[in-house]
Amino acid sequence: MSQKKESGKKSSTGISYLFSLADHNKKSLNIAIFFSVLSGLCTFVPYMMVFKTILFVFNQTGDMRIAMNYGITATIFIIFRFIFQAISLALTHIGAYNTLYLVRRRISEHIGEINLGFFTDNSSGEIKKILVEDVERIEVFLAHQIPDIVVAIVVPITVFIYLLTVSLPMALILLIPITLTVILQVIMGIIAKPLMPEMSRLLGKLNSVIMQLVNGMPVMKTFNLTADSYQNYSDTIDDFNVFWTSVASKFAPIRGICNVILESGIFFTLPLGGYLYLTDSLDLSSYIFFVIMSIVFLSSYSNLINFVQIFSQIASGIDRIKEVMDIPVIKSGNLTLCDTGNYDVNFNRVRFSYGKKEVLRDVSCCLKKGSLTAFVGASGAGKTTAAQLIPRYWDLDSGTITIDGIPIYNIQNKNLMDLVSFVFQETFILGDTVYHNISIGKTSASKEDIEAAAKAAQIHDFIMSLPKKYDTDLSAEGIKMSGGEKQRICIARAILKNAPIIIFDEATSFTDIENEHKIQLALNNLLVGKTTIMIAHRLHTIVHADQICVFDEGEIKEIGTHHTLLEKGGLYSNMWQTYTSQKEVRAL
Ligand SMILES: Nc1ncnc2c1ncn2[C@@H]1O[C@H](COP(=O)(O)OP(=O)(O)OP(=O)(O)O)[C@@H](O)[C@H]1O
Repeated sequence: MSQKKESGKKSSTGISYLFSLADHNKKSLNIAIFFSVLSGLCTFVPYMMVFKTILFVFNQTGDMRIAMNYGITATIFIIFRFIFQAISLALTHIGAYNTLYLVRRRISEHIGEINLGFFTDNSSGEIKKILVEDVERIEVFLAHQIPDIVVAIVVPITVFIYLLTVSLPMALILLIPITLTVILQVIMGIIAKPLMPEMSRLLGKLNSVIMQLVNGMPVMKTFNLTADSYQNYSDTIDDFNVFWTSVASKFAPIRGICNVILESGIFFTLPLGGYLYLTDSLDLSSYIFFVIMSIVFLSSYSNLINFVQIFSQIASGIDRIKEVMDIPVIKSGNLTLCDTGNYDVNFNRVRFSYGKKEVLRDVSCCLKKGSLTAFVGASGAGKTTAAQLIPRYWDLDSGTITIDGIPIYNIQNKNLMDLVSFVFQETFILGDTVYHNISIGKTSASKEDIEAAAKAAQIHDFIMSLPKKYDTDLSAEGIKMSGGEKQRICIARAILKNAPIIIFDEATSFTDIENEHKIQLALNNLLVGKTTIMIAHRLHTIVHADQICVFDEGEIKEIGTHHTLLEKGGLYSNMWQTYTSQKEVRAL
């Protein structure tokens, strides 16, 4: 995540941060942990009854009722174990889903308050990974793994304490395999720690390239390319493969040794128990009991080990969530511009860099209320960036941008968003009805207002041809829209929003005559009386602009009307000549 962050604030990380996010759900999670402890204790009791039964058999007291009582006690505790487990699971699921909801809501609210540039700086694959996968892992962890972890801790500890009361040396010898595996786990932890960031980087990249591959499939097919030919995709898969192979080769031997140690409990209890038995320091029943319990004890302990890996995975996911939550929100101003404002937009010596790369230098221009300003220039000259600075996609390095004489930083964020409409080149269509797609522009709009906006955007006839007209779900099977139709839906949104400042990023595609004519009509309806910036790629569309700002390498090199700039014979005039000669060639 490449946003500038506030430094110095040290706060909790990993699981403790997760619990701080869980907020009031901590209570149900804590109660769930309590029931897990009870369930773990109940797991142990049947083993105790087994021991007592062995003693009974060896002592041969002959009263079968005693053995029966042991059996009944074991059964009751097994039943209670499941009851407590069920209560615990129910509570962890309630706590987990509420936490999930809370975390997703908090992330969404937070990213709604940071610079909009966050979404252009970070690929949708990375953001999706955080919002979907990392958050989803919290559910698995809180709902399923916490109860399992608690049981995995409680059972070996209780069993061990009980074993201490039966035979001190026999219990203590079980600490040898435990100590060996702890040492091996610490070694694995040390090896794993530096690998975790790389693992999440590769996973994020993998998500991102898979999304690109899926989105770009139609284009790839037209070029007869396969997934193998998409170099970035195959490189990322290879990197991932190499990474996991190297991780596996590091961990497999250690993990193997751990498993062998944990499976060989009797290797320790058998000889020592035999010796103690032969020297009359241990009775036969206790000896047999220890041989059985060494297997139970070490296998319940091995469950605990499995959670070490899960812990580090969840912790790195939570750290990524924290990274997003730590991105500072943009400071909102407190002024609100009234509806009847002037809405002149002024750029005054604006400088802006992406990291160290300076892309705008001393940009100054004045956009009068109700006028149309075209931003033209070579690709990468800084046109889009300059326009995006108005609704605070990013904050300026220096200089000011004012609306009606008020610096944008002094205007309330919400008000600023209300003042500006962006019609992007890349259209965004929600998987929802036409009504909802247009009403993004103004959620309180009536159906009549929505239809009026669609009519003004020249898209009403198309909508009426859809199976359910305005109620058609645009993501439904069989609904196909052209690029021009999608763009006119976006224009309808902007018409409905009726913001006084419009930024229109002209699409270079969808250039058929009919569509271009319809878009022009739609724009005539959208732009009337508005302060407009048109980022233009096809110069014939802006010859009537009130002013044209010619961008070159991050600076505005020329400002004027089409005619004055042609007369000047400078940069714009050259661009125009190149453009018209290309058009003539295309027309041939
Ligand atoms: N999010 C970003 N992070 C880093 N650099 C960026 C980002 N967006 C744009 N740039 C760089 O900033 C420079 C200006 O880009 P910008 O998109 O503003 O140019 P443009 O004139 O609008 O180009 P085009 O006509 O191709 O859309 C380019 O060099 C571009 O690579």
